[in-house]
Amino acid sequence: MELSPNNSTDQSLLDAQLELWHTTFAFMKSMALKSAIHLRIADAIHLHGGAASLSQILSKVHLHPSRVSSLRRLMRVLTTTNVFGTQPLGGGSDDDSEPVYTLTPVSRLLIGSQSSQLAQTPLAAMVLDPTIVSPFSELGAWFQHELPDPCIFKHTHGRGIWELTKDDATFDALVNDGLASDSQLIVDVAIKQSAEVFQGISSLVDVGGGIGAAAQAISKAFPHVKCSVLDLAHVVAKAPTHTDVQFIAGDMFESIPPADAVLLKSVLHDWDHDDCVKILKNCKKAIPPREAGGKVIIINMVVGAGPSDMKHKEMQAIFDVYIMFINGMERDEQEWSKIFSEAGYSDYRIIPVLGVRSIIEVYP
Ligand SMILES: C[S@@+](CC[C@H](N)C(=O)[O-])C[C@H]1O[C@@H](n2cnc3c(N)ncnc32)[C@H](O)[C@@H]1O
Repeated sequence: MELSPNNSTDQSLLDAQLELWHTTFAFMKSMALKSAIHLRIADAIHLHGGAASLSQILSKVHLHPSRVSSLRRLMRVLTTTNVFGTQPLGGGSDDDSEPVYTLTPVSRLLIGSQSSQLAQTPLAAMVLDPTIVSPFSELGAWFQHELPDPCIFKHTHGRGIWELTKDDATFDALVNDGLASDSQLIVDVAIKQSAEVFQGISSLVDVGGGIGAAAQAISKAFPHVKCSVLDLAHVVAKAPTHTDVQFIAGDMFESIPPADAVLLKSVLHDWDHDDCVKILKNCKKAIPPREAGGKVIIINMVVGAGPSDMKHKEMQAIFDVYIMFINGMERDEQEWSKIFSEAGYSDYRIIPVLGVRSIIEVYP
């Protein structure tokens, strides 16, 4: 016999607690994902043709013998969060039937690593690294107090993020690879969804372009476009050498090499209003007038643009608070528009074809 609370106040209390628990324990979803990446469970299932029982997964992942029985519990979280699926087993009682785990569109993004065009494991590994996660414990205090440094990341680690990437090679690789994996996926979609953005230009400089994943994708799709990357010297030092893309060490706050178009992907949301204006003023000096094809191509969120379902809205809101850790922000159209006009641009066009993100073409 099923017992349930017999008064609606009790039921509402339980519902409220459940809702609260969902948010309180949401970090366990992230930690389960982090474990799955660490154990390379997606690869193990992939090696079994996309569907594998627990014992087949166990034959491919390295587990301490005492932890074997816990893997099923981890898989239960990963299936309820849609990272993996399960195949119903025909016959046998529930107790003795072994579930078969399958890849979902989500876990297909976890197969392989840098070698795979779509692999998103490096970005997840970056976001879930303690260096990035730990500053958020200070978020409440940051709202209340004048901290010695207004940047939560700097407050926690004693250095800004780009100073830390300079000093810590492991963290630098984590950031470079993480962002490169995102660039590979999103720039590929941008090229397919909005090829006209890259047509009609003969040169492009990717400012803050990291190790060049976006520039390489553009150069491959549009071989007539001469692509270069401007980034800090310690990042450029790690860039690939056998590529058509030219890497230039420099500081975007000082000067930007000339090109028909400047790409800024996941860069401006790292900076406050005034810094964005400074960067865009330098971009304007680097490009020809609008009539000659000059433009800045931004890939970032435009809060409120794109699909308006709850998942997209929630992700934009979460990302805006996430990027607070380095004093960055996600912006709505009005906020972007103010930056563009202060930096001396005449017009812009938002192309909301990248899910939670958009392409913005900005014209001098
Ligand atoms: C969030 S990452 C984006 C990387 C790349 N655009 C992507 O999305 O894959 C920001 C990049 O800006 C670079 N950066 C930071 N300060 C810079 C500066 N003053 N001049 C040039 N690049 C800078 C960082 O080294 C880093 O590669």
